[in-house]
Amino acid sequence: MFLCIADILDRNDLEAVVGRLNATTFDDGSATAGWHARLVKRNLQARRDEPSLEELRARLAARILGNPVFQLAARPKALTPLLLSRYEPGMSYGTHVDDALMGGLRTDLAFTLFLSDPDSYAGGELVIEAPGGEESFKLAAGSLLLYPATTLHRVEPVTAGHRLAAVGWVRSHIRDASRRELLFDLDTARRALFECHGKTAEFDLLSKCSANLLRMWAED
Ligand SMILES: O=C(O)CCC(=O)C(=O)O
Ligand SMILES: [Fe+2]
Repeated sequence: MFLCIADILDRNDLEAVVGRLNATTFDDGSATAGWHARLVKRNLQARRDEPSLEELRARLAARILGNPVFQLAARPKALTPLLLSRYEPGMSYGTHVDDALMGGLRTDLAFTLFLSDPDSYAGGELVIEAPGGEESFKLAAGSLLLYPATTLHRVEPVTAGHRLAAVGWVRSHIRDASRRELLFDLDTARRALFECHGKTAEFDLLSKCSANLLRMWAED
């Protein structure tokens, strides 16, 4: 399941984040890719050990983890530290699969939080290979794309302007993507039922199913 989640950041957040990143020094991003992804990774990244970016990363992680749709879709146990990336004209990230383990954390899901206005740069689409064909995403600034880390994907060359993004990975309590989707659908339907009819007997039964499936499948 690919999920676009709008408005992870509001205007204030976005201005502060982009302002801070525009004043940041970026290094060659290939150092943080696995050995094969490194061959096709041509972008820039903010230094991971830069103390002045700690607060920014914490703010972004708090906004992502604080989003109720992200919580329901990802069931996050932990996030990797966020990568803050910048693509200038000519930069791209060719087809790759993300490492399965990062710093000891299993990466079940990946996400890109788009930070640049899509009209301010050309190219830079995140393209994901799916059984039905390729899907291409270029979301509004402040919106996030959540997708299975199991996929082959790439970032198309940026041909004008620059593309800023925050990228990260999720270790989920629910390892299996189809189980995560089932729980997401059940919870979404249960909440919609509650909105229309309140806490009915049917709502209670769906809540019981949802809680007990989670008990059956959740990993620590
Ligand atoms: O910038 C993006 O949208 C995705 C980057 C990516 O695939 C990665 O860092 O592994
Ligand atoms: Fe990737």
